[in-house]
Amino acid sequence: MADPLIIKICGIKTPDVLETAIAAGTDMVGFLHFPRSPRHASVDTIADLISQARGRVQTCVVLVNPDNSTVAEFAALGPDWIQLHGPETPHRVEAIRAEAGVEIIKALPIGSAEDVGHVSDFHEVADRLLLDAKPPKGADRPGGLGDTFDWALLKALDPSIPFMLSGGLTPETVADAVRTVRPFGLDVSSGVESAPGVKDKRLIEAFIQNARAAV
Ligand SMILES: O=C(O)c1ccccc1N[C@@H]1O[C@H](COP(=O)(O)O)[C@@H](O)[C@H]1O
Repeated sequence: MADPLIIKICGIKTPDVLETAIAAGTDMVGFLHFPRSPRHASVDTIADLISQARGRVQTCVVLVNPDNSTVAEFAALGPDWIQLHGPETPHRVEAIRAEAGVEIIKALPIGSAEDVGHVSDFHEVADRLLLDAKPPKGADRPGGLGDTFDWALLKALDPSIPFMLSGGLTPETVADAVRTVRPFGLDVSSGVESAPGVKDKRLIEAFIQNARAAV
């Protein structure tokens, strides 16, 4: 039997959307703390959402290049994961992992063969890798833009490196992504929204259903 596909619905900022994602069968939920994002949630909101989800699904706080005090502040909330979605180096990821005492997802931007070549630098220092579309120059945030990348680039990746896939996935494209790329997990944010930052129940349900049916 194939391993179960791990699905993460990211950018949740309200209790009702959290309940929708759990009822729809997600494995993980992500809460984003990055003020420039339409999915930004405050420390207090994230604390409440983690409490609501605890013991039901895995929780992940998404941070961008956090300093030590920010890492400590969010680690103290007791998430299962911290996702680093900025330009953190392998050395910095290793330091944050040691400091936080929380498992780390490192998001890596993919836009070229050179980017694929850097993935192995992070294999040993993070607990999971998330391959995402590289944002265009001048973008105001490093993720959540709904952009996909050329999945064919991943043919050059060392096949012994497991990864989750994100970047512009939608209910329409997710089955193709699962069959073509064969990631062990998926992460989606804007593809299950009706407007930036506004999650849509039917899109969340369709995404999870279509992803699981493709395994
Ligand atoms: O969603 C954002 O605004 C965001 C801001 C800063 C860092 C990461 C962000 N989003 C993450 O990017 C991936 C892919 O998102 P999408 O499905 O292409 O919209 C996902 O992990 C988001 O949580």
